[in-house]
Amino acid sequence: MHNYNDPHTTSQRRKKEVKEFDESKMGVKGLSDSGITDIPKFFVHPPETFCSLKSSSTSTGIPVIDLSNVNLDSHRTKIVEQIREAAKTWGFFQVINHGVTVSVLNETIAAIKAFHEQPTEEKSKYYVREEGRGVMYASNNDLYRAKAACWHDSLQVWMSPEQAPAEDIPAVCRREVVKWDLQATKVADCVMRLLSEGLGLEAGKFKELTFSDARVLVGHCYPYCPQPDLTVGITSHTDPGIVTVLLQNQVQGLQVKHGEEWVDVKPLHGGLIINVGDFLQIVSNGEYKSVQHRVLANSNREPRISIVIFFNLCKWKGSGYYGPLPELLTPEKPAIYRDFTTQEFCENFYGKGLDSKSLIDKIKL
Ligand SMILES: O=C(O)CCC(=O)C(=O)O
Ligand SMILES: [Fe+2]
Repeated sequence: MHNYNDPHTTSQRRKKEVKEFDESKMGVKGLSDSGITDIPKFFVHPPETFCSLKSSSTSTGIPVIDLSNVNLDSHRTKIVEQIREAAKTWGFFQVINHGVTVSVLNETIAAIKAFHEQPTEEKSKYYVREEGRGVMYASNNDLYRAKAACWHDSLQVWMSPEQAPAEDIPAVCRREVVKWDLQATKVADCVMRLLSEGLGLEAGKFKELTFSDARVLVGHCYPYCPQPDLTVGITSHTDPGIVTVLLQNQVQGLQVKHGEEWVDVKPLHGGLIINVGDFLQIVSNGEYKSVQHRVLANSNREPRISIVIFFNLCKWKGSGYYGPLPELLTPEKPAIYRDFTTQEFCENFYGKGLDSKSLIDKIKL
């Protein structure tokens, strides 16, 4: 007789189920396509996750910032102020008129969707768990570290400092991934200049600090979930790096924590979402905020697709310590974080699940 309440047996069984799912390489897209009506137990999140699942009733979303004529002095001052305010109070904003055509945005989304919609036999060639470089397709990057799994699969491609070899990038999205990285990096560089100016620093300061030199692109797929009230698309977390550029299709699901509320980030045609990461919160000495965000499990038949590029500090180039920029410190505004090493930053990120504490909490003075 099995004792199903024995915690040892339960955890053994969970481990086995997680491993079987991982080894099947089918991802949640495969589970969803198989027509299951009950999700496997290891996807079920504890009740705490859901006590706050109601979203805000307020109609204001994250700020939308128009980048038209950003290089004209008459516009720039206002845009810098809007970006500074958004990064300070929301940590999230959308940019429009950023210079990337809607057809490029659509092509990128279509290519990532096409990758995820391939049969398991095709996708499984790319299914690996090797973080930190190259190409990795897997379901839940933190599958073995997180307390509960989430309803998404991801294709991750390192773009810089060493770009994954072109032949390792799946052919269905190779051209689009490389093109999107170029376009999104241009937008990120423009936004980083504005963010830098918003702190009273020279526009080129972030570039000089190699803030866009380590980049990883992740193409997420959130397929239809038959029990969207029992799991989430991605668990609440903050992004570790400098900034993230996020492109989403028209299927809603992303939510941002604003005060005590969860605010929906409604798909905005042609818009690109930018958010502040932990590292930028630290170097800005808390001026810019890295805020919690999550994605609800998708209850629509249409998969939700998002493509994020994380702009990170370059661990290969950085040698010394990082911390609040000395230029920003005054007797009235002393450092609120201690310095840390790149190694500490990376260990903290790769050693945990998304649901664990961020580096920020550890280095707070
Ligand atoms: O899919 C999304 O909209 C958000 C993804 C995300 O937050 C992440 O990959 O860090
Ligand atoms: Fe994120």
